[in-house]
Amino acid sequence: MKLPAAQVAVLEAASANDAQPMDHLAETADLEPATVAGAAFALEEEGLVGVTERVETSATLTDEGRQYLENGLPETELFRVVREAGTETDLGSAIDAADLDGPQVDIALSNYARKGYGSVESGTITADPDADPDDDPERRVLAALADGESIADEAVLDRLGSRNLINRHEDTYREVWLTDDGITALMEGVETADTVGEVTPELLTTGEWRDVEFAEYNVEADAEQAHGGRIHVLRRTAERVKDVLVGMGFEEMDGPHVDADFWINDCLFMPQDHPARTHWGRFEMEQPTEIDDLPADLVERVRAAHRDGVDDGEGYHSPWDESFARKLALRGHTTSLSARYLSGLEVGELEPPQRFFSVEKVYRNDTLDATHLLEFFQIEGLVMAENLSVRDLMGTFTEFYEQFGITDLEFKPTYNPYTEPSFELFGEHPVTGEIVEIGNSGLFRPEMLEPLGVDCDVMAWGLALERLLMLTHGFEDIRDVHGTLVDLDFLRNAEVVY
Ligand SMILES: N[C@@H](Cc1ccccc1)C(=O)O
Repeated sequence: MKLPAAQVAVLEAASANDAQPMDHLAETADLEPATVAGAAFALEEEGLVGVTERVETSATLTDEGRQYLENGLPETELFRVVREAGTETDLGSAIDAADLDGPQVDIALSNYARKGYGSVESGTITADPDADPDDDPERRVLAALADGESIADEAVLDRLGSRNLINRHEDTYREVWLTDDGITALMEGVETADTVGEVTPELLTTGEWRDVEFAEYNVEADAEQAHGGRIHVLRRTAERVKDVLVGMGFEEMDGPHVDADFWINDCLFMPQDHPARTHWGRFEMEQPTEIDDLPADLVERVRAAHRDGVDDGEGYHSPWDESFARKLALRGHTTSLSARYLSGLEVGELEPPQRFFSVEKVYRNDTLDATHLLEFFQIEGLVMAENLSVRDLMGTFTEFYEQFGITDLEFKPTYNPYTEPSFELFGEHPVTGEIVEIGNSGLFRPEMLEPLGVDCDVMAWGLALERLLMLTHGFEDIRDVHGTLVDLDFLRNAEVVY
């Protein structure tokens, strides 16, 4: 019988009486583990060897687990203190005496009751005289694991895992042994076939490839996983959003991340004393501090709108300071781009109908939490046409979100200084069922449009890309999508949903 070299080596190294681990065979045969795996599976297919798979779970202590093993679990330490004091004592002094602080207090109390060490009621903690902290199953398992013993008690292992006191791993071991057919083949004699595993330039140029025998590939053989680079799912979703909007007839806007307050706020009829314009809401530039050029005639019309209003509007009558309008800051929304485009300064005077969008970063001085980041992607859009209504706005959103499988939009009237009417958009979170805000929209007010020289209707919106991703993927914490805590496996495997 003729077999490829690696298979011959594995066959000769395998034994009929002893199943041997693959890595052991790799050592004996002096081959790469992946080569041995490929050869063993090929031999298995020929019936010459058998391959068995064994999955072994093991567990290692986390830093916290190790610390508790040394110093005692918070709940057992609490129990010892209460026992020393008798059968009951004041909770506060027990916590002090057990030297518990911060999150350890909660950890101690919840496990104390769960394990039947005693109970806590109105500031008094009792200890069950029959409980024995030396016999604590979690403590015993931690100690056994630290000694390298293997543990069969799944319930305790699960509990320790959920307390983050151990990390659990799964390892797959494969063992190979000779079958009767394998023994017969070896006895009859096995020769190495001159098979070629790889096409080389020489084989091609000499034409030798025509005569050689190629080794078969086993595409099912186990191999080490290789991870290539990949575009972040958020970026890919942004690209998908752009495709959808282009498909709906929109053109992309482009503009500066750092911009003058004039474009970010003043053109939007945002009063200069609006809370979002203070340093709490914005990231101001230290260097440079001011924009060089602003169109003087537009500045004048914007000032007049703020001071005295337009049409029947009253304006704010409050002071309007051009030096504030010139201040540079990271944009808090991309509506600055809409203002720039509507002003006619970006791509010339716009004649209706027009549709524009951007999917770009915005920056806000918010407090980080499950639904807020300091920077996020905004899906900005505007439609400029005669006689637009709220129905056009709702219809556009319905059509847009349908492309991502979101069909249960809700609308709520809201207030923006630059739109009237204004609507917030909500969608249902697929996991929690909660109604999540996903965007803000409205029809731009005359106080914004007149100074910009626009005399038809403009409807516009800002939607959060990260929130869209929360709805399509079911994330509950936006920090699961980007930031330092994101799971690498998630990034490797996440797909855009639409
Ligand atoms: N600028 C608003 C979104 C918006 C844009 C255009 C019109 C209405 C609302 C925001 O950031 O929330």
